[in-house]
Amino acid sequence: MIETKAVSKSYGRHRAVDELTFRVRAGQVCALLGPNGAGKTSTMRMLVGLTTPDTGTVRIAQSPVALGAEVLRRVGVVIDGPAFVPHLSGATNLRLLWSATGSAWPPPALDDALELAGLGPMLDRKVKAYSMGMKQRLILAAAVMRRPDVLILDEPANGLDPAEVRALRRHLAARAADGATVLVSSHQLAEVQQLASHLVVMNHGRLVTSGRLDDLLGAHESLEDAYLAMTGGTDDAAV
Ligand SMILES: Nc1ncnc2c1ncn2[C@@H]1O[C@H](COP(=O)(O)OP(=O)(O)OP(=O)(O)O)[C@@H](O)[C@H]1O
Repeated sequence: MIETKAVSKSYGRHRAVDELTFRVRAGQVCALLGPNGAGKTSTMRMLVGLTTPDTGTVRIAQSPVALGAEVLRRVGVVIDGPAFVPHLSGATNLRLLWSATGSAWPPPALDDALELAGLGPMLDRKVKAYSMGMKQRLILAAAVMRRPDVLILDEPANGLDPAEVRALRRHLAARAADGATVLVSSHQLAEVQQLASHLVVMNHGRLVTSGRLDDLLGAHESLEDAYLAMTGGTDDAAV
């Protein structure tokens, strides 16, 4: 389970996250939605210990989160993506990242991760030869190869082609069905509508609403309609 309680974070005088409280339970795929600058990435960075909240608490599986916390070994993260070494192959980069865990190669879910990435022979090519989508596939492989039971993914479908978006959706649905807790930020609302069981919607750092996707859709035909109604119809947080 992922849990924030009254979490706030300011950068200078700007309050990026403001008294945010929400929960994602095991078995849920929860989409974190909000306009540009709403505070989604800031929230996710606090969830994985990359940023310390000014006030409030962040817990994963009941354990407080801080950089290096034991509980983070159970978490697969996509935020900004790991810094790959460009002149090494994708496969060698995965080995390097895994070596930082101190565990023996191979990681427990390497086969699943490579299947999800679908890089085939490109895995043995240098990362500097990768397209943006290929790098994103490698980022996903790195996040899931440890078979995490919590996944925190900031815009994981960025740059992916439709086949890979579908593969990612199926992967996340299967992991949630196995009891994983999944939190995904995205602006691709048609995709979110197919992917998510639950939503957390923020704007100006604050919680707008949270709950089951079906309940929040209400009478709206699409998540896009529901979302624009919830957030005031304009993506105005950044202006
Ligand atoms: N390191 C930082 N220093 C100063 N301001 C920051 C920093 N990180 C984020 N902010 C500000 O905090 C606010 C929230 O940013 P954040 O990246 O969390 O939004 P977001 O919802 O992820 O946006 P997007 O959808 O554009 O990715 C923005 O106003 C942003 O400019």
